Amino acid sequence: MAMIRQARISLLSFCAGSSLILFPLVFHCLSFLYFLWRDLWLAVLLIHFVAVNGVFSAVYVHQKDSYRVVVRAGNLGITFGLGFLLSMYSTRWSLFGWYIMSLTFFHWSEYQMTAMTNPKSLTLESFLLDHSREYKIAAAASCVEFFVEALLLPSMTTFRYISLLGAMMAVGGDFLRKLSMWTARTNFNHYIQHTKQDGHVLVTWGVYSVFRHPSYVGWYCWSLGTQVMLCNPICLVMYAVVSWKFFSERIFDEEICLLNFFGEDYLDYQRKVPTGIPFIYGYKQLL
Ligand SMILES: C[S@@+](CC[C@H](N)C(=O)[O-])C[C@H]1O[C@@H](n2cnc3c(N)ncnc32)[C@H](O)[C@@H]1O
Repeated sequence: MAMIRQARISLLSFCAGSSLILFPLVFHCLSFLYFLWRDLWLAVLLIHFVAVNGVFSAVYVHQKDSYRVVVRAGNLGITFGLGFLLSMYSTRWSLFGWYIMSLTFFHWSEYQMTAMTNPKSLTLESFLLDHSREYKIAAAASCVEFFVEALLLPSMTTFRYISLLGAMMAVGGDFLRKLSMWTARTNFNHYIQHTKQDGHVLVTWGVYSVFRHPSYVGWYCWSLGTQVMLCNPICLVMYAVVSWKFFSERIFDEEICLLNFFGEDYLDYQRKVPTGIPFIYGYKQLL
């Protein structure tokens, strides 16, 4: 019950934060207020930031766990909203706006989906914000490459069809990942389980009947999609190689545990269903 509450709090904070996407519309409809947006947009954004953080912090300050969720979800929402405004109002930096939206939505929805499908495993780490040092370096590298190219070779950021393809890959990949979490529910965990929990069953239906590792396929597709979207050739190659290696090792380790848990049933599943990531075959038992 408490965790369903966390799902509600996270949803509410993200929506409150991202509500700034409505500002231009509101100011446009109330045209006598339009000057506020036109001339004072930075002040309006700052007031919104202080209001969202201030109001929620005041309400939840005595509930440490909820407060921490509010701060993360609220600020991910605000950043998502800023990404949206950037994508709408700047021609030069619009792709970066798309990227910010895709990144913030990915992290917030990891928490949200965990809260909805496997609340027992929910912690602040479910936002995956403190993932790994390599993940942060990769994110920073993609920003650096984008800005260097946008400033030195601006024509590189004008391939609209390539960016659209990347956006579709990112949205599709994220959708597949969340669909996998929804399908596997309590059997899905952000960390590889080394001991079998009570009630852990082998999931072979839905997207798991198409790929053995659909959430990794989704994540891989999402991460490459963000680089295609930004028209970042160097990071695209880097992400493709490094993520492939990461998922190859992770799937190998995960399948050793799954074979221990489910034995013959997992062997049978391996025979019928591919991992989903090209040239990754998982753990093969030598008979
Ligand atoms: C981050 S989830 C990833 C699940 C899966 N590899 C995927 O890509 O959708 C990792 C956890 O899911 C569990 N898991 C993976 N495949 C599973 C399956 N087919 N049925 C049940 N649990 C599974 C593993 O035990 C592990 O603890």
